[in-house]
Amino acid sequence: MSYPYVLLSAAVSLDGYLDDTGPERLLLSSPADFDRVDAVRAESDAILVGAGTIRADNPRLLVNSAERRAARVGQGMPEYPLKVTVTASGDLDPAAKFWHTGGDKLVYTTDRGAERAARLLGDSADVVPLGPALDWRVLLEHLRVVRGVRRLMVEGGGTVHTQLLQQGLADELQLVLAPLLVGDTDAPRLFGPGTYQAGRLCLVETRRIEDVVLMRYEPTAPGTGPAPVAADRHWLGAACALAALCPPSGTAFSVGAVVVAADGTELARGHSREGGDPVVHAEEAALAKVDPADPRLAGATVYSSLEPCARRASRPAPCSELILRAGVRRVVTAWREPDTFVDAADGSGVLVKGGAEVVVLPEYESQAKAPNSHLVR
Ligand SMILES: NC(=O)C1=CN([C@@H]2O[C@H](COP(=O)(O)OP(=O)(O)OC[C@H]3O[C@@H](n4cnc5c(N)ncnc54)[C@H](OP(=O)(O)O)[C@@H]3O)[C@@H](O)[C@H]2O)C=CC1
Ligand SMILES: Nc1c(N[C@@H]2O[C@H](COP(=O)(O)O)[C@@H](O)[C@H]2O)[nH]c(=O)[nH]c1=O
Repeated sequence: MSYPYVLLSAAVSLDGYLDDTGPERLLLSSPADFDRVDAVRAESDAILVGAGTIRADNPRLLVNSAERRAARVGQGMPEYPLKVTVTASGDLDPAAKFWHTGGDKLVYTTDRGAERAARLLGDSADVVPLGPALDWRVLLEHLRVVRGVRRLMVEGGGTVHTQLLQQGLADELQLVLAPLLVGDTDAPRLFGPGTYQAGRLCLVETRRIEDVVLMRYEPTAPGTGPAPVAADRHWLGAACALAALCPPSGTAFSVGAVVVAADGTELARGHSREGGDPVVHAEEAALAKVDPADPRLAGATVYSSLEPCARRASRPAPCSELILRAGVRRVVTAWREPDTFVDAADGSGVLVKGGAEVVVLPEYESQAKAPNSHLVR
């Protein structure tokens, strides 16, 4: 499964609304913040809004700066990002500015919605039906694989933002808090009711921009099954970065590991040969820092740049066993162990036999291999 990096972008009032109920779009961003949004658009391969936002705002969703457009072209990108919308009804106004400005247009819809959308839009857009219902994972994979979108900016509205965050598909949230109050319960909110990650998101930046504040967050809670969520990629990336910190060795792999509780709290991290121990493994080093009685271990995920080992000579128990003994039942890894040191090592098999879920994210394999390039092809 390969998805674009998904960035949710929105501005809200102090009382948490995306808009008021008046006919005009409520400007929550300040002029400098709209320019920042323009820069984020310019860095994106595609911009997505829900059909509700097209109906309510009649947006153009352009890169307004000529310099930024020229820079895109200079980098071999189209002048404007691809514009994408989603609809179940297919009820799209062919006169909306969305269709008549900027770059290519793409509509994801259901089998039923496709007929209406195609009839209304004619040649203005590519209409892609995704079956009886729209599955966001299928949509994201289509965008990445068929349309080559690596970076997707989602500009709302609340219905779309809510689904992407609840389904663990948002890599980042860029939220602007504007110093005004809407005070009307009929106005649209950014996030609706439903189930979100249990714990706190990770605040990665705050920035004052004139009278608004930009907050950038990353979701942190691991997935709960075989389907990876954006936070799984975030933590596996952290494990791969740790692998690069290992003291070099010609006789052992360099591996990084992070143990993360179900609510997204980092419990521990470690890397190979940490603390001067020439044989300690990353998962072993990380788990040694967690109290074995910590009840959060049962719901935790271990992220390891390399599949946990199945057998070892230098210690009585391999890491796959240590993970099972710790009570952890989910492991996310980038790279299955090659035969370099141990023939047919199958740590994943040990884990699965012990009742754990193993998720492999091959898109991180090259990053996990990089500090081991002298050991493997
Ligand atoms: N302040 C800000 O930063 C922003 C504010 N806004 C505001 O948000 C409001 C619009 O938000 P909202 O009404 O939530 O609209 P959305 O833009 O989220 O669009 C919702 C529509 O998208 C389609 N859709 C969403 N999910 C699916 C799905 N899973 N399958 C198929 N179709 C889907 C449906 O279209 P259909 O009905 O055609 O089936 C649905 O009605 C406006 O007032 C706008 O001004 C919007 C963006 C940013
Ligand atoms: N109101 C609001 C936003 N609204 C978003 O901007 C879109 C319109 O952009 P454009 O076509 O360039 O006019 C609109 O449809 C919605 O997605 N965004 C923000 O960053 N801040 C704001 O205050």
